[in-house]
Amino acid sequence: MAQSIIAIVGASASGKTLFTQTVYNELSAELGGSSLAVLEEDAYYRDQSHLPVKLREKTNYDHPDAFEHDLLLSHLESLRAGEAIDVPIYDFTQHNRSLNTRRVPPAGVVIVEGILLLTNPALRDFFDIKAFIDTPLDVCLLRRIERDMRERGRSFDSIAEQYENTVRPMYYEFIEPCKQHADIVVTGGGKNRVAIDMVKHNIRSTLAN
Ligand SMILES: Nc1ncnc2c1ncn2[C@@H]1O[C@H](COP(=O)(O)OP(=O)(O)O)[C@@H](O)[C@H]1O
Ligand SMILES: Nc1ccn([C@@H]2O[C@H](COP(=O)(O)O)[C@@H](O)[C@H]2O)c(=O)n1
Repeated sequence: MAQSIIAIVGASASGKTLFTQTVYNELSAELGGSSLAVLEEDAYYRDQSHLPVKLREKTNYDHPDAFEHDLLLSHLESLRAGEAIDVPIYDFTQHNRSLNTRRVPPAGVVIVEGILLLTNPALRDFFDIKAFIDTPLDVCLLRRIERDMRERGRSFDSIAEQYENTVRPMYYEFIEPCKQHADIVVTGGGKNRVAIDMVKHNIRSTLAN
């Protein structure tokens, strides 16, 4: 049964994944893998199988409606109740869910990371701790260009166009205002050692009780 569910939010390429994976890798080595589970909001992008790839490219992936937040909430409720879940696997190259899912067994602490988790009031209320990774947008953009060309099959031109049309405006409309809901605001992206150690300390205390 999940005793604590932690949200790590912030702009795209702000360092959410690096922060979360660092906490997960270091604590799993110490406590054993079954104590902790990680979920990505990206896995809950809506299924777009009904659309041709050319049209999927036009979806606004930085608007809350792009996500199936109800499914994420029901999965978190299951983990809270000690039940395993089957998480969709997202394929960025196809802008769609793949046919496979990933089984996540119940864990004592669950970390969820994503850009728009705190825009949904029901989800927001569900989290025990909310951390906002606060990285300047120009730094995020440089990291996103590098990562999306390397890992997500994007061209420079497509990244630039998407950034101007949706990523940047949606950040100011939806993501940045969520900072007010955060318990902790983390500077330094995914490498803030003090913040990583604070979250690890909190997780250890939760699991010890
Ligand atoms: N503090 C940091 N210093 C240098 N590179 C970083 C830092 N934080 C994150 N990165 C790098 O920036 C890129 C985007 O980070 P990532 O954690 O994937 O962002 P997000 O999950 O928020 O989209 C990755 O290549 C990651 O290794
Ligand atoms: N098909 C898609 C789906 C999402 N994106 C972008 O991903 C960003 C969120 O993921 P991070 O790991 O970067 O937080 C978001 O800004 C979307 O624009 C995409 O490009 N294509």
